[in-house]
Amino acid sequence: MPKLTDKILMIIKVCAFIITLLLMVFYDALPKRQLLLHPNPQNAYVISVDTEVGGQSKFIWIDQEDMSWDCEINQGAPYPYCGLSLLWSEDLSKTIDFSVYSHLNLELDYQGPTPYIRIFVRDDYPAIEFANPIKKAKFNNATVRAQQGKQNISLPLKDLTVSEWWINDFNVPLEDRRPSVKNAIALGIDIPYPVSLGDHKFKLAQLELVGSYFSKEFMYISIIGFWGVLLLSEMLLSYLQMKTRVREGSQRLTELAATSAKYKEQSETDKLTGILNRAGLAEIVSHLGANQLLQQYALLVIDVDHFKEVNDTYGHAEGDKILVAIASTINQCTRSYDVVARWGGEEFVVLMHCFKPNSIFPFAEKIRLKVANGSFVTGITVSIGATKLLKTSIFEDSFVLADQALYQAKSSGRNKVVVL
Ligand SMILES: Nc1nc2c(ncn2[C@@H]2O[C@H](COP(=O)(O)OP(=O)(O)OP(=O)(O)O)[C@@H](O)[C@H]2O)c(=O)[nH]1
Repeated sequence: MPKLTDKILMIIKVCAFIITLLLMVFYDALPKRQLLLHPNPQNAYVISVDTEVGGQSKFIWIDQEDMSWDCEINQGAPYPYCGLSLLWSEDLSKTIDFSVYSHLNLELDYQGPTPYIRIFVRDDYPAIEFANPIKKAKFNNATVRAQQGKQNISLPLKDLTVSEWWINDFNVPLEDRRPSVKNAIALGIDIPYPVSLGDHKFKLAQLELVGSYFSKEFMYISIIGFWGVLLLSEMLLSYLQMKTRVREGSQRLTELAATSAKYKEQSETDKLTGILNRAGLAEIVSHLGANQLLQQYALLVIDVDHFKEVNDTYGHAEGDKILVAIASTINQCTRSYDVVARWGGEEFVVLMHCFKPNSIFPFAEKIRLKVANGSFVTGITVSIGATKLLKTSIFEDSFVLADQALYQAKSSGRNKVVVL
């Protein structure tokens, strides 16, 4: 069952994939940024004609309301010129940032001899000291092919270049010679060099700036960036999830191992006395047998004498306490490498670590005496049957032998040790 975070991530990925696909396929159909420059009643105009420099050309309004004019270019000035510029405000206080647009679209009606028309954008250039702010503004220009009659012109703004004459006239430093249209104060239309003499009739129906809200490059970089971040987050998330799972898993394993060790210990421990029970002893015997170590031990079977009478006299609960005390007494007599277990009822077993058979009797006697002289209720004694475990003998056979020794100890008066 997927987690909530995985589901959310999957939904985000599907949505992001659909948006990516739609953006890439329908980028051109996205709404465009548009600015209508003409018609606009707030616009002002500046006429430039070569009579300023002694030429013979003429600018005639055909219909100013309708934005139609006639440039009659005549021989006279060394470089005859005639053109019209649109300003967004009379005092040039208003500038327009053309750089956020990609194209300049014109609806133009032209009649005349020139094959090309020049379009220029004057960008405010405060660095130059010059009285006329339009004349000193940076001259970004491009020529477009002119047809006779009505035409729609779409000029990519990246095609604009800065005129040589402007650079030379104002001695513009190298770093300022690149086109810039961030603070456009005017847009003009005239005839490029070499000028065709004669009548040039213009009618400007519409002029607008268009562009996308964001460029294709920006879109691709954003998409790549977004997917990069998304995939990295996903990797980070799965790494963290994996880490949590591994931590939970190892925690669970530790718990299971602790529980299992606890159950194993419980299953091998005698509840009453806290020493090994028969299963615990069997485990150790099997381990020692598997490692050929049993022959390093002697087997002692210890049985409490007349324990039935003890129970009958003092009660079962008191009998229990005595069994616990006897187990503790046996433990005190043994060393760390001996094994003490309760075989069942009032019977105990000791695996005594010994190499010399003649050390068995004194060890068993020590236990017998300690019980007999112990601070129990008077008269508690034990009988002990013992035998040395041999390389050739199996444990069960040795147990039978030790049991026979115990029987002899009991039948010869109890509170005795017999080693066979
Ligand atoms: N209190 C108590 N008594 C137990 C426990 N296990 C066994 N017994 C008693 O130990 C007694 C053993 O009695 P018997 O087998 O007749 O042996 P005995 O009376 O010790 O006599 P001998 O072994 O012949 O000396 C029985 O009365 C059992 O009920 C125990 O866990 N607690």
